[in-house]
Amino acid sequence: MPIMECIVSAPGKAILHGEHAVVHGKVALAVSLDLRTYLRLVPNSTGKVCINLPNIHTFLSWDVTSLQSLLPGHAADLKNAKELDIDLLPRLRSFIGVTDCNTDTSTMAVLAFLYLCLSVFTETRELPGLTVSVWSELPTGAGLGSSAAYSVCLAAALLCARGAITPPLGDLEHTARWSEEEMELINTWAFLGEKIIHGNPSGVDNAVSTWGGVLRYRAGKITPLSRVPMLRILLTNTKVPRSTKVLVAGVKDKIYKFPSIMNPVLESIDAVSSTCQETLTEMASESTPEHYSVLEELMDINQHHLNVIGVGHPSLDTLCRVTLARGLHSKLTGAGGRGLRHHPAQARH
Ligand SMILES: Nc1ncnc2c1ncn2[C@@H]1O[C@H](COP(=O)(O)OP(=O)(O)OP(=O)(O)O)[C@@H](O)[C@H]1O
Ligand SMILES: C[C@@](O)(CCO)CC(=O)[O-]
Ligand SMILES: [Mg+2]
Repeated sequence: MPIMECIVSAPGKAILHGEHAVVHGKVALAVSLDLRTYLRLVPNSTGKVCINLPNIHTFLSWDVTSLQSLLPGHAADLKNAKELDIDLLPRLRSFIGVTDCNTDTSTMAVLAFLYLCLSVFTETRELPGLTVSVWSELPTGAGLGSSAAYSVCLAAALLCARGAITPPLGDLEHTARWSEEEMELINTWAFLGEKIIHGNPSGVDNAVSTWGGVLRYRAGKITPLSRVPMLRILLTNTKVPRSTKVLVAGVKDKIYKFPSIMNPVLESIDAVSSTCQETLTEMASESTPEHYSVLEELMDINQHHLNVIGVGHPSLDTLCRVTLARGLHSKLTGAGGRGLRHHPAQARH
């Protein structure tokens, strides 16, 4: 089947409450942002698979024939691709010449691309020549879900090229909509992309990037929140580099080391998310100054909790102090930061 050119985009997100706790089955509230990642996929007749990632200065190509030899022996069940193929990842690592220790931005982006590309096309046994270019308005590694938006774009475009979902826009259409089933398929494959980049993601980031809007997420269950007030959120990027993978693993270690201390903190974060959800629902009918002060207190409480679980950073402490002096209550959003490899952005109502 000939491959069609396609252009797709997906939004980044801000987590209002529940980051990290959501990895351990607690509630998170997430909202999509007006900052997007874009992807263009075009077929080519050069016999190469090419990836252009200008944001991270990565431009690579491989012969289709050499990639073809890496195709998994068994075809992935497109609709039930829940777990990573643990044999394919090491094969890909050795193909691109990196070890398990290489977790830099470019390596992770290339691995996610090649993994999704090969797995989606396994069943056809024939990999087409194609060029994929991805560019983004989102800062990379700043807590705004750049990895999820990247994975969602890859999943949507590759599934489309494979003919597993309908093309995003017909010739005579101005707007397009994928069916619920197609959206779920995109989300399933984006989650695998996140697993490659993150290690142990909860799935909240790819869910909000796939569906947009505001949603509550708990243990894989996505509940869109339709009645929420218009919120103005100030995002600040501290520009301190860090990796979500490293931070998520650090929290897991801390819970393992101090279960009786950390589990109640996660429970409390869960309660913060639920209280925030109730407050937002009430505000949709009528907002009062008391509602805003509850939202502010919840921000402060959660920022302290995030410090306790070890994902704070001195730059965030400074930011919270500076913004509070101007009446703004801040918390980190996304993975946070600590040690040499951190970051984040701040959110405030
Ligand atoms: N525009 C992009 N081009 C290529 N790769 C990207 C792009 N944006 C993100 N990535 C990939 O995602 C990784 C960053 O993901 P990471 O989860 O660490 O941060 P984030 O998603 O921005 O923040 P958070 O997960 O806290 O919301 C990069 O290392 C890179 O592999
Ligand atoms: C830190 C985390 O909770 C949010 C990252 O945006 C990780 C995850 O949910 O996968
Ligand atoms: Mg991420």
